[in-house]
Amino acid sequence: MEEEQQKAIIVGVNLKQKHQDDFEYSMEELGNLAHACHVEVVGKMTQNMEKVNKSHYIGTGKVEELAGLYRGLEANLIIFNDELSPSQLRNLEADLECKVIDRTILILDIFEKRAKTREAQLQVEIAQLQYMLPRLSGLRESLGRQSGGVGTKNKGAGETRLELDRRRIEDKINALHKELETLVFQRQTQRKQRKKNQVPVVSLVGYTNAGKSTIMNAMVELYSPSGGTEEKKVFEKDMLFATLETSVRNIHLADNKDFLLTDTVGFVSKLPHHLVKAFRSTLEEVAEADLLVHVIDYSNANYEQLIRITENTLKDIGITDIPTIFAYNKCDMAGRDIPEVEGNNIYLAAKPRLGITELVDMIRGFIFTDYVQCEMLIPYEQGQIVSYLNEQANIKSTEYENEGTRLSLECKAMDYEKYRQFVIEETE
Ligand SMILES: Nc1nc2c(ncn2[C@@H]2O[C@H](COP(=O)(O)OP(=O)(O)OP(=O)(O)O)[C@@H](O)[C@H]2O)c(=O)[nH]1
Repeated sequence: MEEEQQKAIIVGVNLKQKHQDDFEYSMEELGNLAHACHVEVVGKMTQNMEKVNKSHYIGTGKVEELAGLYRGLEANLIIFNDELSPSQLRNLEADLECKVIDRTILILDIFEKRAKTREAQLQVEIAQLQYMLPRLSGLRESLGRQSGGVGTKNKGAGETRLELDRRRIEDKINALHKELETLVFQRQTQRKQRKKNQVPVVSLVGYTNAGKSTIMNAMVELYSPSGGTEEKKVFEKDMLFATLETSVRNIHLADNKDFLLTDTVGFVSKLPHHLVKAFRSTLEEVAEADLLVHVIDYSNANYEQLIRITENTLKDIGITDIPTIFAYNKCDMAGRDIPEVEGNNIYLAAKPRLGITELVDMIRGFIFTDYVQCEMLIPYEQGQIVSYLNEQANIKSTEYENEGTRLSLECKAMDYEKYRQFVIEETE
């Protein structure tokens, strides 16, 4: 059966806030989110208010106006820019006699479509069920209309989910949580191992579609031991939330310095609370990073808002004190000289690979601070230490003397302590 084209009116309440542009942008963003769900936006309605209306989110007079607009534009869907309470949703659907959804459901739908790994799928399903739970009783009478968002694929799933009683949904959430915990545990173990090995972790963060995956692929190509074979590449695509999972890659520099680069879910304003909670384990990767590279789409006219959205999201998930490099990407489309470095900011273009080595040099300056330059004299019978240092340290010269191998090198402070007995001179 051919699906009817969804035509939506988007509705937002502009509360007095510090940055007025943020409201306008959040409406534009809502339109983009709808577009990502193949919904055509045919109209928009906004209202300035001190605080939202408890029963209908917008004022009751506006509800009538909206009903007229909806009929006039022949829309079949109304999307609200915030998460609606169960009663607001119920009242609006009853008064407007049409399908009403909110921003949260829209984002959950996109996440559901994009989730590829079991972990991401579990996280999205938990968030969806938690969103449904308090809305269950009220939604019973409007099940046909609600049907779990705008997605066509998950319609059945939405309906059957809603038919389940509260108890069964809670049981399901618990079962999903259990399964997720095992996966999270595996990841935590890997993270602990990395910590033990003292390999620094650099996390790419930023608004969705900023170019994080492209930067990761460019670095892997240039600096990965395998040279960026296809299987090492992460998914880069011009769409919202192309990446929902965390990928980790090893970046190996010529002087035997290594770091781990992680790419994770992109941000958008007003990320649903349940989703943030469900994705906590994914976001933990970011929380434990030694350095963040905040990637910004500099070709987007609203890039300043996008920076704020990412910063607010980081704050919401409790990340406030990790050193950060600001990588202004897509400069090839913004007519700016590249690459250029100004303090903690770099202007680059990852797609045509302009500025990647400069970015890596900046990263270097932040994370490889715990290094020592020295000379070591290692007896010939301890040849395995020389091999180890050849792999792990930056060897500047090697000489063979009567007493053993003399290395002039730069090594991790940890290795310096370990082999202190062989140090004959600290050069810096
Ligand atoms: N012109 C231009 N396009 C770029 C550049 N960097 C990335 N892109 C394009 O921007 C789009 C998004 O890039 P991704 O790397 O997938 O973005 P992301 O930040 O990982 O996106 P999410 O997974 O949604 O968080 C892709 O179509 C890229 O080819 C750039 O420097 N210049």
